[in-house]
Amino acid sequence: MLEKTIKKVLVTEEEICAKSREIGQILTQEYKDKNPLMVAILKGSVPFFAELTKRIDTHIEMDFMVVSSYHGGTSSSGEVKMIKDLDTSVEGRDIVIVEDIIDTGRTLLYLKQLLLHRKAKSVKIVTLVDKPEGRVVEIEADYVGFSLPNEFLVGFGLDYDEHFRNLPYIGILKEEVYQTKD
Ligand SMILES: O=P(O)(O)OC[C@H]1O[C@H](OP(=O)(O)OP(=O)(O)O)[C@H](O)[C@@H]1O
Ligand SMILES: Nc1nc2[nH]cnc2c(=O)[nH]1
Repeated sequence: MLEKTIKKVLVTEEEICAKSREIGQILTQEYKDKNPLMVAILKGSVPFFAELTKRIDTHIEMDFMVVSSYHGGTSSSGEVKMIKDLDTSVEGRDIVIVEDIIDTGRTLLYLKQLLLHRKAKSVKIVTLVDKPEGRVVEIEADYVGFSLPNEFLVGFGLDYDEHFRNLPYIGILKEEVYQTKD
């Protein structure tokens, strides 16, 4: 079972659900009558996007983008690549980007600049996890679920080599998992 591979749970399922409800209520007030476009950045944001959007009690639309800056393992290539673009025009729209994590900040800086360049009316960022110690560019999220230390995290969308996204909590893997997979 997957639980045997986890050294430590940092954020429980209950904490994630409660936080999603809290941020959902704030977004409900902030975006009432604005019909924002909620943009999930695949694949990592899928569980949080599902949890958060059902807590927003006003009209929203949804779209999806795939960008990638990590190519396996635990290290970053530093380069952000667009793999799948939005289907929807963002011109004149209020946009809410939903992410699982901000680390170096490169992905979100790229995305925010791209959407503003396309004349979005506003671009706000919601992230489940922030790792502020990892930042190499200047960007902050407008809403942060949990600010966590600079360790490699898995679960609730966060993967190690595409595995562990389906864990219902956020944790750290035991060392032996890296030894067997590398
Ligand atoms: O702040 P940064 O250092 O740019 O890192 C954050 C990005 O890295 C992860 O995506 P990844 O490219 O691993 O794709 P995934 O969502 O499919 O796991 C995560 O989902 C963020 O998009
Ligand atoms: N899975 C995972 N992806 C990341 N991308 C940036 N930081 C992390 C992390 O801690 N875990």
